[in-house]
Amino acid sequence: MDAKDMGADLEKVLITKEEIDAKLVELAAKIDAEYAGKDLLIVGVLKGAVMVMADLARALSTPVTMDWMAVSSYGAGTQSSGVVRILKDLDTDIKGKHVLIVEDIIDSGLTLSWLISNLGSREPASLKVCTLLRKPEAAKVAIDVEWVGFDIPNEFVVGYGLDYAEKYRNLPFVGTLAPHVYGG
Ligand SMILES: O=P(O)(O)OC[C@H]1O[C@H](OP(=O)(O)OP(=O)(O)O)[C@H](O)[C@@H]1O
Ligand code: HPA
Ligand SMILES: [Mg+2]
Repeated sequence: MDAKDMGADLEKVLITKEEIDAKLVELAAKIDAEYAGKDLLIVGVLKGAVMVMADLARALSTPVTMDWMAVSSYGAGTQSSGVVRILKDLDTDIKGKHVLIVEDIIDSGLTLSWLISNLGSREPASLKVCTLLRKPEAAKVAIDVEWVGFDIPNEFVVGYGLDYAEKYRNLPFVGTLAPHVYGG
């Protein structure tokens, strides 16, 4: 299937590329203000946050270093298993550093709450979170998030890094899938 030919699998576009771009510029200005004069390490959560990391980092004026962590709790399905596995740890020691976790989505919150306690135990100078998307109705744990791009309804979404069974990550917008894709 061609990337531009995924239209038949989509139900609707929820957030356009233009809306994402504008939101990231807005978030970057706030993050710049928060970390002025400080060294900032941004940590992207693979694989979903690749697009947000790449675009947010370029919208920031603050010089940053970047590191990546790969965790997975969804596998091929649309429900979090609740079991978070580290597939790749950070390359750097974050002790004493200002760390900003960058996520594509907070759904149940299970991934991030696990990540915050894992990274928090490494004694960073500060630990904050920026996420492009959040589903308030899906939260199973409360998480303190500094910067949220969009609160969205409790529907499974794809695009802009987000996958269903590893597909649709390269769509430039966020949308929902037609029921037939799930076998419905
Ligand atoms: O709030 P939660 O319910 O925990 O869901 C959010 C997490 O789930 C997705 O990752 P996934 O496990 O699908 O890995 P991926 O980024 O490689 O697709 C997403 O990128 C978040 O990291
Ligand atoms: O809605 C979603 N879509 C894709 N991946 C996800 N991981 C958590 N929630 C989602
Ligand atoms: Mg996924």
